[in-house]
Amino acid sequence: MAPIETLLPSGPWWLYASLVLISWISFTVIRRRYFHPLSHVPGPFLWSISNLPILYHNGIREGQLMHVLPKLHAKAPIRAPVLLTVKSSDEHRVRRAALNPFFSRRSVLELEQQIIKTKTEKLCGMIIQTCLYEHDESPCSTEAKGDKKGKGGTGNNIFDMHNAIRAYAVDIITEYAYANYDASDYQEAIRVVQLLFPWFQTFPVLMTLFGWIPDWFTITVFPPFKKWIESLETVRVAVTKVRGEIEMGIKPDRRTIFHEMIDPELDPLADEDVKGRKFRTQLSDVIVFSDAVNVTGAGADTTGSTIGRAIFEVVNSPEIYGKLRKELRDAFPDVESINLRALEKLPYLTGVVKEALRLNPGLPGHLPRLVLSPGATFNSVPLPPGTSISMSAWLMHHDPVAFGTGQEPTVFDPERWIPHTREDEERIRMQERCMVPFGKGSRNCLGQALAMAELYSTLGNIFWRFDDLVVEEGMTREDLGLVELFLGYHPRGARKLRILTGREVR
Ligand code: HEM
Repeated sequence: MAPIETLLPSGPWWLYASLVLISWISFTVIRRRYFHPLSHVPGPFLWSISNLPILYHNGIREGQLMHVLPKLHAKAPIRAPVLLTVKSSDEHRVRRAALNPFFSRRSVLELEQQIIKTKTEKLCGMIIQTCLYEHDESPCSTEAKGDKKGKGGTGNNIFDMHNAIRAYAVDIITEYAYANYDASDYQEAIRVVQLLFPWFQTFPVLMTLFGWIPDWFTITVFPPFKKWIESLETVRVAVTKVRGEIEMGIKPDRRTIFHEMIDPELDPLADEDVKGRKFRTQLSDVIVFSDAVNVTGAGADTTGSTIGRAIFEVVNSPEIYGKLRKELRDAFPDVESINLRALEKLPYLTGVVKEALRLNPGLPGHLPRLVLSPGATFNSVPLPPGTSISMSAWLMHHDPVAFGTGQEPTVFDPERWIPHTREDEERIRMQERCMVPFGKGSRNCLGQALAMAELYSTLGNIFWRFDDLVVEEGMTREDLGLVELFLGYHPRGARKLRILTGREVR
């Protein structure tokens, strides 16, 4: 038999390697450009052959894709975002079924007093304690004595609203979901992980490789990961503990998401067994662990940044501030009477909440979906079944057709949700159809009811109590702009929302 070397072509190895690489790239470019099922969709050449522009705008320029897309959409027939939902995979259905009841509106309302109200009180208490300048009637006047400053001053008592509302959201989700958990470092840990998202999206193999790196190595090379890894360990311990307790028949004081996912209770969506009983499919520890981590990650910065935007806009507009306070003061004689059901009925507060969600949706980036059989047509462009498309809530919420009547779509205007005439009612119906901060369909936001409760509770309580909050000088709306790192973050280097407060009016 001839030796193997004689079968290989002669010449330097790199020449052949380069030829193979060039052929592979050419083949991929031609296939993607001319033979891909979506090759007929107009768009720039580079974007049609590779994910690199997405990686460039989101990975290297840190989440700028959502600001580039409107320009591209303006040139191509597909200029508005597409919304299609994907049929749930069986696994998603089972996993979602385990959590759905836990995050239902009923469950959230049941824990209103115990968790949401308590945490909102704590947040307001922190604002009071940190208030900057003294008013005689202010509860913080003893601390502030001798430190009298005017509005817009920059003393030591500026309240760090940015971090406080995120800590508030993490506190609620962890207490709600885990019953007991130290959330102090969680949000910093999550932000670090978010930076990796665009890279994982473009090169999924990196995610697998990342999983193989030992924790000690990751922490040594990049210390900020320490907090993230520690937080994962806490969840891992909780899963093992709850599984052990369930096996021993120990009843918890309050059920957590771990109990919901691990305890094989009856599930109306599950398949029947031979005796006609419907038992939930057992979820593995890995699944329980990753869902618990996801829930916490999904519920922190999303709600935090939306609340932040609302506070900024209200405080910066005397008109909005005045109308909101009047509505709240007319509705509730004292702070104890403030409750979620009544807050949700207030039209002006509802306008504020909707505008915050519209201009600051927690997930502003493009969310991928699979086109279902038999396919779809969008703006006369056919989309074959099985192809992947995406939409961005942020883009949709800035659509001038849906949100351009009266005020510009970029303007925070609670009035656009309040009907005065029949035409207003029509317009608001169209706006509602285009509002997708929580997504739509079977994969929409699991925590919608909790997020809404947090929004109403914080804004209702803060603006009922404080009549002269002021944003720290120098902070602008641009600082609250969004970048797309899967979750919506503010740009690197942006000023954080810090508040100066005077007095609490009881
Ligand atoms: C203002 C606050 C929030 C916004 C704007 C928001 C938005 C979203 C969006 C757009 C999705 C994706 C839906 C889709 O793909 O169509 C999502 C998914 C999800 N959200 Fe939220 N969210 C918020 C708060 C929360 C909170 C407080 C939780 C806590 C439980 C949470 C948990 C989740 C989970 C677990 C998913 C994945 C659902 C699934 O795949 O079945 N979110 N959220």
